[in-house]
Amino acid sequence: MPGAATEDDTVDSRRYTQHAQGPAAILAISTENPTNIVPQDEFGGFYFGLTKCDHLTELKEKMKRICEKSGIEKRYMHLGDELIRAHPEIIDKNLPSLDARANIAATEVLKLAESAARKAIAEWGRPATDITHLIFSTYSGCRAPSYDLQLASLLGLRPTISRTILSLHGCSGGGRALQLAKELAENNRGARVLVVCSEMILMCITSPDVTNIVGQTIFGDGAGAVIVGAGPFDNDGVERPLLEMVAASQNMIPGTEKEIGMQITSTGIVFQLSMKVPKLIRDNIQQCLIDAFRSIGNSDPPNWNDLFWAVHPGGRAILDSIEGTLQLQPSKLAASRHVLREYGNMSGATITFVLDEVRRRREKEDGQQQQQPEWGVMLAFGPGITIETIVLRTPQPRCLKEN
Ligand SMILES: CC(C)(COP(=O)(O)OP(=O)(O)OC[C@H]1O[C@@H](n2cnc3c(N)ncnc32)[C@H](O)[C@@H]1OP(=O)(O)O)[C@@H](O)C(=O)NCCC(=O)NCCSC(=O)CC(=O)O
Repeated sequence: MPGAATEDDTVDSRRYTQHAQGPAAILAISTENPTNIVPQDEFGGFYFGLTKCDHLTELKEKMKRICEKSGIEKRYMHLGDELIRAHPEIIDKNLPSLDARANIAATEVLKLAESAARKAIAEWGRPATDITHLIFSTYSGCRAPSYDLQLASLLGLRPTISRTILSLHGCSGGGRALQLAKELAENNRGARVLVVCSEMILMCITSPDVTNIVGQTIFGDGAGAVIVGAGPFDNDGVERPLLEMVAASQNMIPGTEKEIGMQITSTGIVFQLSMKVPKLIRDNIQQCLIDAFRSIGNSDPPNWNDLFWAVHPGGRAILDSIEGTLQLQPSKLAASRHVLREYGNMSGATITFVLDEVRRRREKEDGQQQQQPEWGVMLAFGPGITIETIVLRTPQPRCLKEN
């Protein structure tokens, strides 16, 4: 019938109105750690004592050298003497220990996640039942149903919550989860996505050898939660966009599959960190950034020092590599170095700590009437080697809906 809406028209117009109007934005960020703190200058003694390897004096000296160069002052760890007394198999490479690790992680990883998520929801200011999507990223899970379902129940999220679990994305897990959250928020009007990353080195801790010593020296426990939604936001002060997520991309560095890796074995997760990682990231980062800015119409890349930076502090040498190759002023990676110093590398959760620190610093500088860069970049790295990039921006007034 001429003039009458067809079924296809209805479907098409529904699809059109399904999209959000504004770009996705971060609406709240929270973090959590276990209570137990291990100072980095005491870690060698603690770890070689815990693993009963004090006789490996050369390796212990090597760890001391790595600790001194790590840029880390302390890490948070659930791990301790009591746990190893109850589960001595964890530090014995000849005994299966995956069950014990997975059982403890099932409770402890969830606890950290729940606490971070509750804080993020409180900061966001809306009821937990308004969350429409949940993305949970971890390398510390071995079960289904997994942490996503348990967390949804603990938080009282709606039964129709759309859940996704990301597993073994390593240190890029937080970046990947945030990119997915952006896609979900922008493609589903009114969606509010809770991103949670929770990591525990209990899954990987083992007796020392030359291949695992760097990982044992830099990784720590932590969880982060971020709420993402796309505008326009009600301008009644309840929802406050902190950072706009303008563009997101994922790059892999070809031929580097073996340089960062993780594998679940009967004796826990074994990771691979090659000495080439800082150089590989240094050689590839500039092009990723140029491509990211081209994707939003900048044919010439911006001056890197005109941006604010939220970079995953995979290791001190990685931050040095990025700072060196992009010729960044030292203040640009200050938030990343702060997180590395205070917490170590908490794998996928780390980027949420960095974003929180960037936000805190920007708010402080705002209060002191200092001019803020409008544009910024989030970078996270993981197995692949994968680089996750998000172009960030100070929230623009068009994000806010006038009441
Ligand atoms: C480990 C460092 C702090 C060491 O500092 P420097 O490089 O300045 O010091 P250095 O060269 O004297 O190295 C100190 C000692 O560590 C050893 N060493 C360095 N890198 C090593 C590696 N990958 N594996 C084994 N040993 C290593 C050196 O041989 C040296 O031993 P000796 O003293 O005997 O000569 C740094 O290299 C660093 O930050 N590296 C990056 C770590 C990394 O790959 N992080 C990514 C994590 S993965 C991630 O974030 C993503 C994910 O997990 O998914």
